[in-house]
Amino acid sequence: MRILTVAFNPAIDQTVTLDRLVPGEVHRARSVRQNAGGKGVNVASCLADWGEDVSAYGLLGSDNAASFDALFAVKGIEDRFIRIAGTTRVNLKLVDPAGTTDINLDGIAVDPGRAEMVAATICDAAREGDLVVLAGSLPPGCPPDTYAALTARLRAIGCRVVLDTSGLPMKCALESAQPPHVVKPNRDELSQLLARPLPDMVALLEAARTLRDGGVALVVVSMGADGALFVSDEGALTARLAIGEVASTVGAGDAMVAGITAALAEEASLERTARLATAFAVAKLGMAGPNLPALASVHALAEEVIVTPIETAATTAAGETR
Ligand SMILES: Nc1ncnc2c1ncn2[C@@H]1O[C@H](COP(=O)(O)OP(=O)(O)OP(=O)(O)O)[C@@H](O)[C@H]1O
Ligand SMILES: O=P(O)(O)OC[C@@]1(O)O[C@H](CO)[C@@H](O)[C@@H]1O
Repeated sequence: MRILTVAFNPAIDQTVTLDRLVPGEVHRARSVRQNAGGKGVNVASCLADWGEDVSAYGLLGSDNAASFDALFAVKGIEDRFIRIAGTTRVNLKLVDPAGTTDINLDGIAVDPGRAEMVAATICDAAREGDLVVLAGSLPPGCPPDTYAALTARLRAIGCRVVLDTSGLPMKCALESAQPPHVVKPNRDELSQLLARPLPDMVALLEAARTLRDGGVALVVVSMGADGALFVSDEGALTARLAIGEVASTVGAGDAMVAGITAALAEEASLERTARLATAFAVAKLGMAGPNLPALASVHALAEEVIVTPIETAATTAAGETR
């Protein structure tokens, strides 16, 4: 089984650490770092750390591709990106003790023909049984049904598709007759998608089941420090793990998507999927950039994850399994 990742709109993440972010004030940065990123690239990077064979597809600006070239070389990721004229966006991540403020740019404008070139390259390479991760926003000019159309083509080939995006591109994919196998919205994205507030676990579960009724096999709703909700035909459960020191929250969701994909690759149960996904996410929180620590510590974290069947979670914490 092979894993293909797709990033139509990658980014270089510039992380600036401040003593305290105050709007309208002049700040002196405490530190600054840059890394190749964007959701699809982050997922590829974590999966490569886990030891998977990964081929990464998408569009890259040819003016500043060096950090991507270096990442792919170091991690042994097959580079199938199409280089286009221009500069890949630089997204700003402002970190202070209160959290991370993201300033994400639009990305290089492309015409639909470019998006189709990427889709054709992927569909040409994809084989029955492959796992394909589509992640991140679409750049300006890319039609909003790009993921929906690509998912339908990949499903026709016999691939399972994991989709992590938001807004209209996610809506199109979910409304399609051929929806993705897995989606991982975070709580806010799911609420926006369904245009209703999701104040508690009952509402979240109902929302996740709505997506399942539309044909998605596994719905994962990530909830930051509160963990994540996993819903499939095996049932529903929550998974969480407390973390001591957070190095960077950027890409925790992407590491979770990588963990879900690693679990799909081993045909894991819902509980094992929740353990791996949460372990990947929490392991990444301890690292700067889209990286996993030594695999032994990810395995150890997976054992530590607190998994709670949802019937129990909705009423009492007494049924926690460990
Ligand atoms: N502070 C935290 N403590 C423990 N676990 C966390 C924390 N923050 C994130 N996680 C883990 O990471 C997972 C993904 O985080 P989150 O819900 O913030 O994803 P996201 O919004 O998609 O993030 P991003 O867009 O930055 O990748 C959570 O479901 C949880 O398992
Ligand atoms: O603008 P998008 O594509 O929605 O998100 C882009 C982004 O915030 O996602 C990753 C974290 O998940 C970062 O590497 C990157 O900057």
